[in-house]
Amino acid sequence: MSVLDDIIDGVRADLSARRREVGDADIERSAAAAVPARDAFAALGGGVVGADRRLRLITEVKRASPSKGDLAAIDDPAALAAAYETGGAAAISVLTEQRRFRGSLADLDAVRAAVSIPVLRKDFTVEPYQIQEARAHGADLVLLIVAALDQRTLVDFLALTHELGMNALVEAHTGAELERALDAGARIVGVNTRNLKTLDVDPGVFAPLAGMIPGDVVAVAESGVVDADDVAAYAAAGADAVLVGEALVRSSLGAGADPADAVRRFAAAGTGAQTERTAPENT
Ligand SMILES: O=C(O)c1ccccc1NCC(=O)[C@H](O)[C@H](O)COP(=O)(O)O
Repeated sequence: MSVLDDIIDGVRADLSARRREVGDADIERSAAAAVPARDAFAALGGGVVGADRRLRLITEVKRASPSKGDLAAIDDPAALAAAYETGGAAAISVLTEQRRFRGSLADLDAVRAAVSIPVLRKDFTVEPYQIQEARAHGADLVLLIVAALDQRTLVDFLALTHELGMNALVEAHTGAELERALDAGARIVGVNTRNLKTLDVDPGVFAPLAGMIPGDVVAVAESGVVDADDVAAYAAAGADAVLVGEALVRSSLGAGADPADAVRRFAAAGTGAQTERTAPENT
C-alpha cells in the first residue's frame, strides 16, 4: 500500500465519523448558505499576461507531515495566516487532514475568519461531501489529486466545485496525470514535485510539465521550496504561483520570527525571475 493509499484510508474513516454528526442534507444546506467564494483564479494571476504578471504565493498552514513528522506547533493558525497575508500571500492553504498533518476544519474556520484572500482547503478529496463541507466552512478552493481519483470522478468533482462557485487546484505529478487534469477542464493546475506514493521530492519535475500547461491555465509549483532561490527557479520555469509549506512554517518559529517578511522575500525573488509559458491556450 502506498503512503497516499494509507492516508486516504484514514481520511475515509474520519469522514464517516463527521458524516454521522452532520448529514449530507445539512452540509449541503450550510454550503448553500455560506458567503460566496472568492475568485481564486484571479487571485492566482489567471488571465494576467505580459508586464502585469507577478509571481503569487500560496502559503500553507502545515503543522506536521508524513515525510517530516512535526514541523511547527502553530497554536494560532489565524495569526499565522494573517501574517502571511500581510507579507503579500495570494492565498492560504489549510491542511485539514487530522492523522498525518494534524490539521482540522477548526483551522480552516479560524483562517477563513482572519484573512480576506482566498483559502484552499487542502485535503484528500474522495467524496463529494468533502467539497460541500469545504464550502460550508468558507473555502474558496479545494484540492483534487489526480492520482487519487478516476477520470469520471475527477470530472464530476470539478463540476461540483464550480457549481458551488469555488475553484479547484487539480494536482498532478506526472505527464499522464497532467493530461488528465487538463482533459477534465482544470483551470488551476498544481504540479506537486513530491511523489505522494513514495514522498520523494524532485523540484526538477516541474519544468517539463509546466511546458505542457496552456497560458490560460494557472500553473502552480508545489513542494520542495527551502529558500527564495527555489521560488525563483519555479518562477523561471513558468510558474504563475508557488505553494510553500514547510519553509514558511519553520520561519514562524523562535524569537524574532517574521513569517510576513519571509513571504515578502519569497514573492520578490519569484517575481523578478518569472517567465511566460508558451504552450497553446486551451480550446
Ligand atoms: O508533505 C508531505 O509529506 C506529504 C505527504 C503525502 C501527501 C502530501 C504531502 N504534502 C502535501 C503537500 O503537497 C505539501 O504540503 C505542499 O505542497 C507544501 O510542501 P512543502 O513546501 O514541501 O512543505
